[in-house]
Amino acid sequence: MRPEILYPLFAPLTVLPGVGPKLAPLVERLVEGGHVVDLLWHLPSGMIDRRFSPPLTEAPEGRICTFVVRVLEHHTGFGPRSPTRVVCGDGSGGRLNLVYFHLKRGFIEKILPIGSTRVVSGKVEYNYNEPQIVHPDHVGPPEDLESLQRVEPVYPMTAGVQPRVLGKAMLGALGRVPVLPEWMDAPLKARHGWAEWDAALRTAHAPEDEEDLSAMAPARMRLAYDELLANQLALLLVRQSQKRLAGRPLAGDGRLREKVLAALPFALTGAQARSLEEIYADMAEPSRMLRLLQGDVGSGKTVVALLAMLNAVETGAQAAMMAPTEILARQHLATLEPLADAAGVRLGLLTGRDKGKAREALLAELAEGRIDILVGTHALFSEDVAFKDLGMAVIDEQHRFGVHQRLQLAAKGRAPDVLVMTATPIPRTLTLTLYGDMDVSRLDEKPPGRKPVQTRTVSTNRLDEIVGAVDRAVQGGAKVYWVCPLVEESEVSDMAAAEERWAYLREHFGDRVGLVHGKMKPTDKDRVMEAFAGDGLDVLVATTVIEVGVNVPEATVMIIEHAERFGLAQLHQLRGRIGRGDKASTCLLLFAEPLSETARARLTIMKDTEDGFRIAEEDLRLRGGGEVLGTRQSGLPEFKLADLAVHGELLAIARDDARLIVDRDPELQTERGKALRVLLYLFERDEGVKTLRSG
Ligand SMILES: Nc1ncnc2c1ncn2[C@@H]1O[C@H](COP(=O)(O)OP(=O)(O)OP(=O)(O)O)[C@@H](O)[C@H]1O
Repeated sequence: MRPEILYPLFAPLTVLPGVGPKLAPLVERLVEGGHVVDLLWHLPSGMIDRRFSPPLTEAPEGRICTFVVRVLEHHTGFGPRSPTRVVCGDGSGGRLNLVYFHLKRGFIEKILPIGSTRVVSGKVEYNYNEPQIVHPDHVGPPEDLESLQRVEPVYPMTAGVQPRVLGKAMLGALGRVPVLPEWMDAPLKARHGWAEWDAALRTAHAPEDEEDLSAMAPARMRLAYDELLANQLALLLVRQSQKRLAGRPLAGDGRLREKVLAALPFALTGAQARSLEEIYADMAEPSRMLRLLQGDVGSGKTVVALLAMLNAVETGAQAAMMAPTEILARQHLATLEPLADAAGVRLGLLTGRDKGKAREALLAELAEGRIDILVGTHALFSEDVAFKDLGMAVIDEQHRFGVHQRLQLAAKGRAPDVLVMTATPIPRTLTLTLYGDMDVSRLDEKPPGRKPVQTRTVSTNRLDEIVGAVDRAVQGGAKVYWVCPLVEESEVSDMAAAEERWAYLREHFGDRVGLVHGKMKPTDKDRVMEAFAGDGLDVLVATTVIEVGVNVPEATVMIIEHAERFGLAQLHQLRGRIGRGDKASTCLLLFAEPLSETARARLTIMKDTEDGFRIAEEDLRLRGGGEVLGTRQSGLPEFKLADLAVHGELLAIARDDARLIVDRDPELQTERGKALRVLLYLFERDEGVKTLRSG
């Protein structure tokens, strides 16, 4: 249970001044969470500094300044559209024009009477060599000077929320910040000169100069460290609890594997063979396997997973394979079926769609041990799914599942061995944040005979030419993916864009073009995917639902619209859908003009390399951790405070720190241990606490 001391932070946003039931959902969207604490994690991205008060003769262009001036003249415009100009002066002999559009009659006379002294503040511009401020942010009596000369934090905003309202709510939230017990290692804190958590949070919300806004500012570093420590500690605690569940040695006699190897139309690559050795050795150990199989797109993870599962099946145990989407679960099943047939292994499929009698029958077979390998989606986690003897589980792209599910899974068998497959090219630092201390096998070699994908960037303005080129490719027998732009924060508009493009392409390709998007019924999706994999379709218009794992080796052309809007990791995943056979493939990255420098640099990386790890590292360098993780769709955890592009070193320290903690105080019983429990709850890593005996 969440400690009482945190209650004020986990109250709903509506407890804050000015946040009513109407505004709350908007703020919730902005800060990605509905609790006071989520608002507190929303740190300023800028500041307004009104402390600068130069003489008018030295007012710099483009800077916010505050002046004390005397009002000299009013010039009312003639037409309804011409501005009103108020001329002011100060002791330096300089002049300043205050410019207003669309004023109500009498307004100027009221707030800026001629002869009065006024404090004005706003951004200085120059017009005909004279400084001016258009619609000053502030005009008031000289007494205002003192209160004005503070620095105001500026927060990233969203439509519908006024900065002033957010500022007030933030003050309310800061007023609720409790003093928490210190969880940080004292020497570390001293070494960096970090403040207490609450003081750091306050400082982070009250920048005094630009440096305070940097991710390297001490207050922000401390907060980032706290977040990373919570992440690392939770992962280690989960691992500890999983390792505690005694595993069992699984070592098959190889009879099924031999049959499958004989049925494969290819020989294993060196990397596949090596990874399998590692996996078999790990499974043979009495402790549980918790291993990550990391392999770039198209590196052949599926076969490795199958052979690993067969190792368990040979001992009489069952295996499960979990995919993040239904499309993928079905595809895995289709891939495994002929091979399983060759070995006489019985497969089953369970997705959310299976209901009623058929589902009951399947579950009965599973419980009786008449299914050797169950493939499915997260439906496999349902409570009523019981295996006779689950020995091994493969989780494909498990970051789409949470750590919670890993725990649930452990409850399903006698502590089954776990192999997590991921194609996401995650740099080492990120692997740590996702998987903590898992053992890793890497498929760092692609199957032979693959031709590099030719990648080109083309302006969207040349759509007609592109359609022409696609037409020629289709005439030549190619299959084409046409990926539609990602529209921020809205699956509905993704869909609209895809539907529009589909309608457009139908004019050229008739019913040889299909459409697949996330909002379609699973059965319809399957139908379209099958048609594309078979003979039914030449062109497949798709949203990013095809991003992960889809395997149609005959597809050799991919068009990606608005490529500049995608994360590089995501582009890499998408492009990984082609170049999977022995034919040459082409990828066209369409971009809308004008293209920013960074966007151009990013697309250039895509042209230059197909190495997922290099792409990820470059992306991290160019854009920061959040971007490598891609958009929200990627499902990877995004840190609220830590930015891995700059806090990578902190992550390593946090990992070591977490290790020491778990070694010395595995149940978090000491004073510091208790404080660390609070930390875990603060960052909602409750799963870490739940693994403790007194959690
Ligand atoms: N050793 C090999 N030699 C030749 N082809 C192989 C080999 N291993 C796998 N393949 C083929 O390569 C293709 C990609 O394999 P697979 O679908 O397992 O990739 P993956 O690693 O899961 O990639 P992704 O993450 O992109 O889905 C498949 O068509 C598979 O049959």
